[in-house]
Amino acid sequence: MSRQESTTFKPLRSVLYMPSSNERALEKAKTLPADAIIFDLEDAVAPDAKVAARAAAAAAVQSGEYGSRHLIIRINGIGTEWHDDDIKAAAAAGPDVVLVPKVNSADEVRQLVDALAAAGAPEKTTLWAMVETPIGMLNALSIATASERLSGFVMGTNDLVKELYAEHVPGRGPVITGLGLALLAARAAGIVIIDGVYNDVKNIDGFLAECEQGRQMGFDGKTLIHPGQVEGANTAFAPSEQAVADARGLIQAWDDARKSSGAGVVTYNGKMVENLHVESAERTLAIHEAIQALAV
Ligand SMILES: CC(C)(COP(=O)(O)OP(=O)(O)OC[C@H]1O[C@@H](n2cnc3c(N)ncnc32)[C@H](O)[C@@H]1OP(=O)(O)O)[C@@H](O)C(=O)NCCC(=O)NCCSC(=O)C[C@H](O)C(=O)O
Ligand SMILES: [Mg+2]
Repeated sequence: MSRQESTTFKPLRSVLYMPSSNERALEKAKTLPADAIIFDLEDAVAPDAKVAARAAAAAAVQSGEYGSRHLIIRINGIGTEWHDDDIKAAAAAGPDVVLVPKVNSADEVRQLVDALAAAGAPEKTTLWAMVETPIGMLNALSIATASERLSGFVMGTNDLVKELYAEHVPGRGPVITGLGLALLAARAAGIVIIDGVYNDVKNIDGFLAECEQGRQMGFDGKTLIHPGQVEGANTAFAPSEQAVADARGLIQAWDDARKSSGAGVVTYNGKMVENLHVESAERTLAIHEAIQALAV
């Protein structure tokens, strides 16, 4: 059983970044149906606002005002002047996750895990790594398996595009190899993996197409930068009504066939069904049920 499956399944369809220096955004996030919130201390925060943003993120996490949303603090990267104080403040605040940008190696993961422990982070606080550099992509498997405390990857497609001298284009051809490497590593390690952001906040069609692509590739959800992207991601990364009906039908057809003939392969709606398809259908239903449980 993977690390992801061994814990209670938690929907992470919509993972909204906000600059921790932006008071209105901090307030607004309490009202948004995002599954998770990233209180950002890195790229969205200007250097002269970093210290105040750090305190605001810690206070927000400790406020208890964000309901059941998964709370994540993105600290500044290893080697920056803010990193050490960020990790201490984040550990003391005790969010669900401390997210670290530009993680490049397994050694860095171990260094981060040691720093979290030394700073007294509660056990529930896990580490997520942003994979967003060419070397990070190439080391993705060793990063993903470096520590039990590392429980997720977040794609940084802006940094990756920059590092590759590539361009943002519909379909994301230039970064597909990187996305694929990170996905393979995350699934091999049994950790969560969240897709990168879509920058053009007014282009809803482009955003929805990228959500669809991300779900088809296997991402658990998408990182977002604007409230207007939350509902689209929630819909795109939830099983559709049709998918839920198909999953139930497939499992029923399998059970019926097993009882009547003991067959190891059947058809449902004209398509071959084996045990592995039943497992996928059960996963679909587990995701659906976890999302339904959020609504009560
Ligand atoms: C992109 C924005 C700068 C746009 O801001 P703005 O023009 O102010 O948006 P609106 O006027 O449409 O906002 C409407 C209301 O919504 C609130 N708001 C806006 N954004 C957020 C947010 N992210 N979370 C919560 N609330 C938000 C506004 O305050 C307005 O509220 P109200 O007035 O009360 O109605 C802005 O959206 C923004 O700053 N987004 C986040 C940017 C960010 O965090 N960037 C860093 C992460 S992306 C990254 O680094 C990825 C990775 O590392 C990579 O390499 O790819
Ligand atoms: Mg980045």
